[in-house]
Amino acid sequence: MKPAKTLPAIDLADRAAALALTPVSRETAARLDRFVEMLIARQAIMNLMAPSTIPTLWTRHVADSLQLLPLIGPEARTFVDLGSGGGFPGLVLACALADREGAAFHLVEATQKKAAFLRDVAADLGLPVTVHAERIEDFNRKKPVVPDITTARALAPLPVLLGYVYPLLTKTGCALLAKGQDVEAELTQASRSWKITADLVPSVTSPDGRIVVVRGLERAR
Ligand SMILES: C[S@@+](CC[C@H](N)C(=O)[O-])C[C@H]1O[C@@H](n2cnc3c(N)ncnc32)[C@H](O)[C@@H]1O
Repeated sequence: MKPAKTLPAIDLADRAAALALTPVSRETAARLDRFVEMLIARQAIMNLMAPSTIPTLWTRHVADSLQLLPLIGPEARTFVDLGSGGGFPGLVLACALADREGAAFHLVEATQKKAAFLRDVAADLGLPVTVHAERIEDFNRKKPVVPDITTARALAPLPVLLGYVYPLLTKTGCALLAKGQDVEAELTQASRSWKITADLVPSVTSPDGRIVVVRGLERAR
């Protein structure tokens, strides 16, 4: 058997910085601590995030996911996270909104080992999470739920991403898409195929980052 890798330690100052950026309840912080503990343990045997980001994973990944919370209305109950990977932002949001009555999170992740990890965390923490271990294209064909909120982070360029989001968007729902510095160029390219109604919200964790809040989407003629 291959020996487990030695991983860099979590920086407690980074955790404090993340929770200062995006304050959460004590219960949520405890759930996030356990999620991070499981993430680090599993990272020793599989790649759930870029190894260079581990020491700052609280600001880099957890806070980056938590910053979506203020964009989620109090009535939202059904969530779909596309390409969840190690659980960003889907599992983080599930940790934060676990106590919301009727909340249901659907995480779509094609890589079976990552999906197994997401299931393990959800079971350990008793989160209202269903993991769909399949491709987004197959999930969308079946469309087992109608989400109030669809999320995606680091998944695909906007022209592709909007194709994933389109079948899930309703008149009252929206999509929260975390994007980096290329967002303007991606929007220009996407607008050739899509009529997009969206707001751009600056990221609190990255100076070049934006959250694209998509409220309406039609295919351009
Ligand atoms: C770069 S990772 C990002 C993971 C996570 N959202 C994050 O921000 O850390 C993209 C993830 O999406 C998954 N993925 C990519 N294309 C997919 C598809 N068509 N259907 C389902 N999962 C997909 C990959 O397996 C991978 O775990």
